Amino acid sequence: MPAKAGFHEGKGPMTDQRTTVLGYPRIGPDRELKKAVEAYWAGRLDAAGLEQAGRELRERTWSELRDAGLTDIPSNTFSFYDQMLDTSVMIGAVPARFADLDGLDRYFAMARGARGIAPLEMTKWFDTNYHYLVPEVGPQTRFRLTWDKPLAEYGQARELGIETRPVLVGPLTYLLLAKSADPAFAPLRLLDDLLDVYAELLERLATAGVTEVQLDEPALAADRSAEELKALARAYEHLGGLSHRPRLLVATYFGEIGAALPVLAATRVEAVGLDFVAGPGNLAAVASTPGMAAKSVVAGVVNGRNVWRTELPAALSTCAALLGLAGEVVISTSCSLMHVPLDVERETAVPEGLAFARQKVAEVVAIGRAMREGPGAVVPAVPVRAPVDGRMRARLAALGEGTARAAHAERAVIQRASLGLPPLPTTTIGSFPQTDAVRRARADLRGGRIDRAGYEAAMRAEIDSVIALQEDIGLDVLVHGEPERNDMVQYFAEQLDGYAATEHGWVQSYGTRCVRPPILFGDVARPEPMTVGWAVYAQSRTGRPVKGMLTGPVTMLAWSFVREDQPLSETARQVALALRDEIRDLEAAGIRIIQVDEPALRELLPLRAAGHAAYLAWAVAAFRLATSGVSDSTQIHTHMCYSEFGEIIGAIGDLDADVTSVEAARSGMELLEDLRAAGYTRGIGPGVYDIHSPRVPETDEIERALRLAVRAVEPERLWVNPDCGLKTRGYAETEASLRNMVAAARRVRAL
Ligand SMILES: Nc1nc2c(c(=O)[nH]1)N[C@@H](CNc1ccc(C(=O)N[C@@H](CCC(=O)N[C@@H](CCC(=O)N[C@@H](CCC(=O)O)C(=O)O)C(=O)O)C(=O)O)cc1)CN2
Ligand code: MET
Ligand SMILES: [Zn+2]
Repeated sequence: MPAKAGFHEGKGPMTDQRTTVLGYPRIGPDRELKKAVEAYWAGRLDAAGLEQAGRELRERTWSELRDAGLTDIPSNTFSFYDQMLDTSVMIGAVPARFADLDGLDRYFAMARGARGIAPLEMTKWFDTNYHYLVPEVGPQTRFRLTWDKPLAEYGQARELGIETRPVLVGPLTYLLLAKSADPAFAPLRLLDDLLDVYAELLERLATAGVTEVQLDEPALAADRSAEELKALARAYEHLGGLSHRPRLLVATYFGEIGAALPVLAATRVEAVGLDFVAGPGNLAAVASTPGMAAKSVVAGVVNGRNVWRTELPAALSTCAALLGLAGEVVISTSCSLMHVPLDVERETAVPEGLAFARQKVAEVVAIGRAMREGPGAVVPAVPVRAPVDGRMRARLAALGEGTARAAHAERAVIQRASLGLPPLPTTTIGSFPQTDAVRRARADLRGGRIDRAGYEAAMRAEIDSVIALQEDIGLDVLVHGEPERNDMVQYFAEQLDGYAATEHGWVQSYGTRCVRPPILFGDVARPEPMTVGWAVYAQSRTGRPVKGMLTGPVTMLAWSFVREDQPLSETARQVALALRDEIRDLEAAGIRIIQVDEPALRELLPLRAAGHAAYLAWAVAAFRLATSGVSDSTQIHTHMCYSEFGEIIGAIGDLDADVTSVEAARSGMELLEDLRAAGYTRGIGPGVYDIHSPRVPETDEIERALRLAVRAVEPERLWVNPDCGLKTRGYAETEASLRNMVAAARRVRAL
């Protein structure tokens, strides 16, 4: 039997109340991880230096969590790039094309590609703005334990005198997120092989002294088929039945566990992690599931996804209710804290009532204390009321759903005549490379080394060169390049009422890329135009149409921390009204094409199908409210990326945009057939090359993609563009790629 050290078995007063978190930010207070990894890539730091930076970041995290008073501290939550990638490398799931590489070279090649070798695909981690690298498996895959990372991290902590609980991606979630090149081969068929590797790892961890391991199974918060639940049972019966192993905590998060709870309860796993924030129904599930009285429940009562302070008395009463239902209650966060910034104390311009990761750990500890000492040990938070904008609310009420534009077919005729574009018009998605000089200018403005006028002059110079470059390349619809934007969400948030920006609130989005999600705390309103000056300036530099560029209401919410005192649908309408005003101002200033990006439309789709229709209804309504205030001759574009579009394919048409650009290069234009089947008849710009790697696509290759596309779409509806914006790319590859893209479009037009 596994060790039961520290496990509270009785039902009497708690003396040893356990407290933990499911994970912690790994990037460091000042993005030390980003800086170290990028320095390594640039050859400015060697492998030993990079390893040392990793060790220091881990040590800092463990000591901080210990000093804060947590009884149980996670390890193996660190990664140089991504925890799914770490898992793939650890179990030897390395595609054959990386066979000639090893060590860190191979690791980073899988993440970013290398000369001539495509990286693993990247996609959204459930409904978050974190992106993971998708495991590639197939009939040839042979799992083998080839990396001792969890053991090494456990060992490092132990040397520092800190006992930890290694965190692993659970085997079921790993395989459910994996993809196989052969559609006939379901990755789940590899379960037994994978379990052998996990068994070996668990045995080695037990031998090293590990008493408990956390297996993350967020896939259980989504709908699971009977077959998948059977696989779940098999997995944990197998691992639970090992004779020499640590205690097993199966952690679920991002929603309700549903039908998976009775399955887990019937296995020998000791503990189940449940999210009581995103899954309020989990309490009733524990109450009604036989066997839970013998399990430990790791109670996620502190929200790991948002930044508001926890209502401690409410969290405490959830935990108290669980005490009567479960064998033990461990106080915890709803999910890893990697989705929130580190420390609100460093911020000088944010509203009251916030808790970032550090503050959330203190909340967990406080709830733990109250479990021992009684509810008097926590005080209810002083309620913070959101600022109200009565004028905006009255306008929204009067507007209802917005206004009707003519049917899109009619609009298309009007727009074709007024814009005079060739068939297969070429364009880009908005951003051009964010050069060091552009970022430095912004840092200089913040630091007071240049003034506003100097900054604007630098941005105008950048726009001049981006416009000249596009004309020279021969693109048909131009963009201003977005140099003035630090981020496509933060830039707007900084100009809207009701939103606050952070100075240090970085959150990892993927690899070394981070964002500072703004905080939407009150009623949203637009005090003045946000983009009109830049768009008008860009349009003044060219005779070709310049697209105005905005971020849509759903994405403005998805990539922010949003107030929880009213439904998201209502907040979305407020953002939509601000955008509607901006769009009308752009139109009035002579901008004839306006793109409203919604890359996060798919991201906010509820994990369970039962919530899909209601979500899509308000998301589509918000987009239409934002975009329906213009005349029929103004062409509305939208853009989406980073998603599997299958489940929202119908909604894409419902948005009623005139043209939609979508990421498509890596999925080989399959999407066009799906769109046709869904009855989509508007303009479509399937991305013709992947912008995630510096590789320059050949003209022939783009031409082939376009020939495929014209089989599914009439040339007058087909647009030619890259997969997404170019801000993470360099100028050399951007210019070469766009020249090839324009050349390919011209060849296909000439047919
Ligand atoms: N919010 C959001 N989510 C998104 C995306 C997105 O664009 N935005 N795209 C998708 C993929 N995710 C991405 C997320 C981030 C980045 C990205 O490029 N981030 C930049 C930071 C962008 C930023 O905020 N830049 C600021 C601050 C830049 C900075 O680091 N400044 C230095 C100093 C500047 C200098 O001297 O060079 C500092 O503050 O220390 C600016 O330009 O002003 C990075 O990590 O490097 C790209 C894609 C999905 N989710
Ligand atoms: C993540 S979607 C990005 C859209 C934005 N207009 C850009 O080009 O960067
Ligand atoms: Zn995009």
